[in-house]
Amino acid sequence: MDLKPQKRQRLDENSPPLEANGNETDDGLDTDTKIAILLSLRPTIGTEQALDILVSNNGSLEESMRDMERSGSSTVRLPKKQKVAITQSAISTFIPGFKSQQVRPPPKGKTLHLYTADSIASLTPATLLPSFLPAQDAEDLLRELLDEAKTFDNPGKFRLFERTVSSPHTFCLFVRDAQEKQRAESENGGWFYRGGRAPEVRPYTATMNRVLQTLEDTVNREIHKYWCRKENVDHENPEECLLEVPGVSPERWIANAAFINCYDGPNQSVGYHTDQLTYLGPMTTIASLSLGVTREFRVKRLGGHTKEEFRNRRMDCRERVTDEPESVDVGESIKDAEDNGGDGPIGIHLPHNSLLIMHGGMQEGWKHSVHPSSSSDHHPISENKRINITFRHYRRSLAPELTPRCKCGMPTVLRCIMSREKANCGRYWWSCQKGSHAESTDDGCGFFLWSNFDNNGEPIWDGWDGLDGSASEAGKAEERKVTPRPLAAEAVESSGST
Ligand SMILES: O=C(O)CCC(=O)C(=O)O
Ligand SMILES: [Fe+2]
Repeated sequence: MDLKPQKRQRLDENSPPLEANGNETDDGLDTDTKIAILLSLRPTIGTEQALDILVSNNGSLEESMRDMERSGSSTVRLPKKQKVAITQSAISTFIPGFKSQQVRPPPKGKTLHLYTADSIASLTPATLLPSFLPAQDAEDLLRELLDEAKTFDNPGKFRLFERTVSSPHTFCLFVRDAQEKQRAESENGGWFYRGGRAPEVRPYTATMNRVLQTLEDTVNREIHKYWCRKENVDHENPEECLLEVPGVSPERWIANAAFINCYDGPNQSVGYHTDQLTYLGPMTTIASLSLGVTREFRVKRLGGHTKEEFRNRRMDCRERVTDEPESVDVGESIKDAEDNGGDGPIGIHLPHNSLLIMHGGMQEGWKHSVHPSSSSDHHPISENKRINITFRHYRRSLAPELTPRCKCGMPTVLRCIMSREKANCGRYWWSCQKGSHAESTDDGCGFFLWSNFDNNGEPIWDGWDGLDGSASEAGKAEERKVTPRPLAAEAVESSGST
């Protein structure tokens, strides 16, 4: 049966709320929430149609769900008189045309499910571009990568500093050119990721190379749009347009490395984590292309700071302070920040051929995961598999042979202090990576070195004479005793525009 609208009603400030029909399962739910629930059952119906269904059922959510089930618009079976589980809130608040309520973050503990580019842009530092590639390119890429994925590795879990993150899916690192591949395989230069040397590095496939130009052009344009919007600048207007957004590299973003993930079935997943910044530097952009079945990507804001605070504070990292390292409480940074009142999670539903651009600050201020599920859609090519490519810009200035080594002789990891309570929130530092290896039994040598960056996100090494990468030099730096210095209010104020 086709779902034909029977009665139309728009929501705006003046609309009375739709009346529930006295059914007790709908108690206390506003119209936005009901629409969000209907959309979660069948995202393809769209907001307007969800509203029509609700209106034609006198506002009853339960009747609307039954209606959808009868008409085949929902794959969800609703047992008689079952209480409706509410895991969402007001999605339509964030959809253009529904301006009845303010944009508000999800309540703590409840997941807010987002399906539209506008709602994602309102609530997260990410941009979603649906139907990104020409359909044939997306299909070729999916087929090619499903083939590659047959021989991917499965580490099962990795350590994110003090925590073990469960990662039941397979993945592999790909790089754009032969020089990068050679570097990755060289004894001195191998890339470390998630606590270990990347076991295998493969070159980009033919279709990856074919779509690269489009990808890079789009991502650079979207980076510019995103930061212009944040700075209240009209990005279309060349007079007003910022040539350089403070704190964000004006250099072109290039996709010279990519992790490709394969999720074989709906219960494969990756736990909450932030992506390691070691080769990317601060405020990096990561572009994530999804192929195959739709999966839910969950993000959660850490409680530590606003994005502006991050951007401002990192500018102060240029000056490395040299006193007591013991007083820098960085060990629990992510955990503290989480416990310190981050908002509830946001579920972003990523269909085939959608590009999610995670903008600068997201890796510092938000965690992300791919949520396990008991079922998924069926994709005509990949069946129940999902392929994901996270394209990254590896900075040449942060190549493994250029960054500090710790006393263990290992390349160090770039970390960011995320704890709200800490005076140094938003500052970066180099750390021994032993503690971030899933199998490691010791916490490493405790290496600590503030990391300083210029406006373009390029490292400033002055004052540190260990660029030869020797353990002793790094050790010397550590012995100099580093103390956090509370940031002066003026420094924070002025640092954003230098
Ligand atoms: O599969 C995804 O969408 C995300 C993968 C991811 O988080 C990663 O590669 O770091
Ligand atoms: Fe990630």
